[in-house]
Amino acid sequence: MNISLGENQYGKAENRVVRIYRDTPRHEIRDLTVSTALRGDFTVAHTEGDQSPVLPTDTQKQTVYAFAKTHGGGTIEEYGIALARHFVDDVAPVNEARIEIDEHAWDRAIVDGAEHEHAWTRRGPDVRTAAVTVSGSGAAQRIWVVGGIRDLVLLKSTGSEFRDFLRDEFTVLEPTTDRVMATSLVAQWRFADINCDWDEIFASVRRTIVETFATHHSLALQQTLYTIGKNVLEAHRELVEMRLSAPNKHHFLYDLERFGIENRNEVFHADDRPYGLIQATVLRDDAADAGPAWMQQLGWLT
Ligand SMILES: O=c1[nH]c(=O)c2[nH]c(=O)[nH]c2[nH]1
Repeated sequence: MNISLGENQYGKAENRVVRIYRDTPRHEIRDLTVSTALRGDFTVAHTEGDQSPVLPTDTQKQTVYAFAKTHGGGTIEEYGIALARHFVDDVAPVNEARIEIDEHAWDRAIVDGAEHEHAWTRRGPDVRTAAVTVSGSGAAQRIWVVGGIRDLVLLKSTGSEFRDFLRDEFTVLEPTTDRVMATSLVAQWRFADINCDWDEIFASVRRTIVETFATHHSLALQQTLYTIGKNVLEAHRELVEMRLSAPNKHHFLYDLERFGIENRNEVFHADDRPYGLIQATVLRDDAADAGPAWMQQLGWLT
């Protein structure tokens, strides 16, 4: 019987990086969570315990902080590309690098009606994300960028139905033509190339998601996800694929009849679990091969 090493990668997960720009009295802040993963031939490290090809995860962490000073000024997509390229181009055993970045946004504190220069309040809960994969060297080098958003909490109090579904002997769910629909959306979008206005596209995609959720009359969360993906891809030629994951945050009508009180879709019990989990990929027919674009670090084994 022969046993061999399969796919592997290693890196430093969730480096918490806060970069302050303080060259003028009005400071700026970038608050990031950065994860690195390196891929290549690290067989001997696993089979022999030979660490000679292994750039320590501690070094990866130090690089993340060093690059925060030198390359952290732009978008998370640009910072991710710079980091991933560095590992692939400058660290011999590495032939592929994956950088995942979350950006935690801050709003300026308002003091006496004016924006404060060096105090903020955390915006959210939604978080902008980027995942960059750089593979190969020289002219054959390829770069995949996936932008995204997570924890985008959405709720609509009408304009959502769920009826005419398949039934069997275990089905007790009542159909509804008017329900609360709520989710905490994770959406990621794959770029066709790396010459984009990353900030502009992020703002526009986020706006399209929110507007679609609000205005689309939904027959199911599945239909909402597909419509979001379709609208985003139709509006953004730079994008070829969108992946969406949406927990159905159930809002159950609370039984007030027991107290002789009428409940006309007014009082709900917001349940946190279990939740339906609806996931979909929406893509162009002519989308180029995704390569390792979706091969993530975090959650690889979860
Ligand atoms: O939008 C929905 N999709 C489902 O698949 C489903 N299943 C369920 O019980 N409620 C819902 N809602």
